[in-house]
Amino acid sequence: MTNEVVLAVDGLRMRYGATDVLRDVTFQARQGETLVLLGPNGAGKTTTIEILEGFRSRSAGDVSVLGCDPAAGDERWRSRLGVVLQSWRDHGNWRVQELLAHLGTYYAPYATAEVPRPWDAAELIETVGLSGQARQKIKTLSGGQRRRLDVAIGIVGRPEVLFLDEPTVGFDPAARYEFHQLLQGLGRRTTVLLTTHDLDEAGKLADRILVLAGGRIIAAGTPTELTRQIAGTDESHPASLEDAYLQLIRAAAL
Ligand SMILES: Nc1ncnc2c1ncn2[C@@H]1O[C@H](COP(=O)(O)OP(=O)(O)OP(=O)(O)O)[C@@H](O)[C@H]1O
Repeated sequence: MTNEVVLAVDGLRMRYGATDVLRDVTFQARQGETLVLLGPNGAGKTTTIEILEGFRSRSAGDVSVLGCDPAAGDERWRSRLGVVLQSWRDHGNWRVQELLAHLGTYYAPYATAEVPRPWDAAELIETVGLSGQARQKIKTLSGGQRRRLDVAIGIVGRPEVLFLDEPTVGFDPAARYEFHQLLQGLGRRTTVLLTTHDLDEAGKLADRILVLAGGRIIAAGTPTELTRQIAGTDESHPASLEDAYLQLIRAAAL
């Protein structure tokens, strides 16, 4: 991790009609940091990610991603981001390797001396554990295999910022483990913003966790810091991240 701030969000607000789904959301991430967004269904996690990706216009507040306002991001800026959405459903008749090689061509003009773009399709397929499916049509992949492909699509351009919205839904335990290894191997150059409902995953991956509830950040800190907030309630049962999370969410709902 370096000290360079690559994500800066200040007073972000999102309003649909008369309802604020994000209110005064403020946080930063430094280069190489993995930030995990936790929160109940409807808390505003996907909305936050989509605003940072430039897919959704915000109602108010300042947002900067790699020094640029996502609302004004150009192709060069976009080429430095990786996005894993809740699911990739198109291109069912394409074969896995064919699609990744095709999407990779988009990033080639943005290769630099430090960042060779795109990631070689065959090597990437091996990395995400789809070697056996490289020539298979996408519509024939299982749910977990399709999710692995989603991850490959997200990283084919060797992104500097990677957004992952519930990336491991449908993964078997081995796939989940390999995915965690993959993320940890992306190194100090890649900043990651990830949503999950899996607290175990959050504890493993997060440098810092942001807990979002009712459109506000109600807690932020390392997994240990969050857990320590409620440690000591019962000596014989040390608090877990799950205990801390549930306590925070319940308190926020009062
Ligand atoms: N286009 C829209 N119009 C109106 N309301 C919306 C729209 N998109 C999202 N919302 C509302 O915004 C709130 C936040 O939704 P969001 O998808 O960001 O939550 P989330 O934290 O990602 O939830 P989940 O864990 O279920 O994926 C929800 O109450 C949702 O109904």
